[in-house]
Amino acid sequence: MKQLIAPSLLAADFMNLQRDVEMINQSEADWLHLDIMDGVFVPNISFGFPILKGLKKICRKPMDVHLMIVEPHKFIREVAETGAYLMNVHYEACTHLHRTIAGIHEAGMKAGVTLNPHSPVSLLEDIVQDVEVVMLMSVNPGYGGQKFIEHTVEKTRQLREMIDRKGLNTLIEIDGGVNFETGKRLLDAGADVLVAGSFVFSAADPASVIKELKALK
Ligand SMILES: O=C(CO)[C@@H](O)[C@H](O)COP(=O)(O)O
Repeated sequence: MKQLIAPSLLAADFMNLQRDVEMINQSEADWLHLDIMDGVFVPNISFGFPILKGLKKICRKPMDVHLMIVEPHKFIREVAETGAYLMNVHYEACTHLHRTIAGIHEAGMKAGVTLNPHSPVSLLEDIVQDVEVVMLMSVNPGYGGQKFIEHTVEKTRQLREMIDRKGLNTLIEIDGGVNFETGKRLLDAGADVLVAGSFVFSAADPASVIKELKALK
């Protein structure tokens, strides 16, 4: 399968959101990645559901919503109402992860489970079969523009082995510090979806960076 590219809106120009979303619409991007933060699960606050509802009107790519919040199960309905394609929740934020995933599916969305850098892939043994996507954080969540955590390449290999061993189609998504160099190594290790924020939006020609990420493998 050709890799999917999901630019992260966190690195866009918030004073020119419509322009940047239009650039994504016209580009070869597969998904639009949207980071919701609550200042509790992560030490930062980004944007919330009113912004997502506005984006729904102009965004023509499937919306990949990454909830960096405590108790994400309380917001399944709100996320579904934004028209999101995928709702990603953190393993570390869910006491009853299996129930939360069932709720996401009942609301009509694909479900993703995300692991922080310190959480081992082995935690997923009894849940990987229930989600469409596993996302590995390759930076500590909360901020864009951070340095890629090298161990993520090994974790990607471990997760690929687990998914293949179980005969699943679960997608492996990687988020943080993605550029041409880290992206290539992640794809070689078995990643399917690359999230890229600052690398895309700080470029003079973001659409051509997306095109090159799409051509990495
Ligand atoms: O979830 C997050 C940050 O918490 C990411 O989605 C970032 O937005 C990725 O940014 P870059 O590392 O690509 O700048």
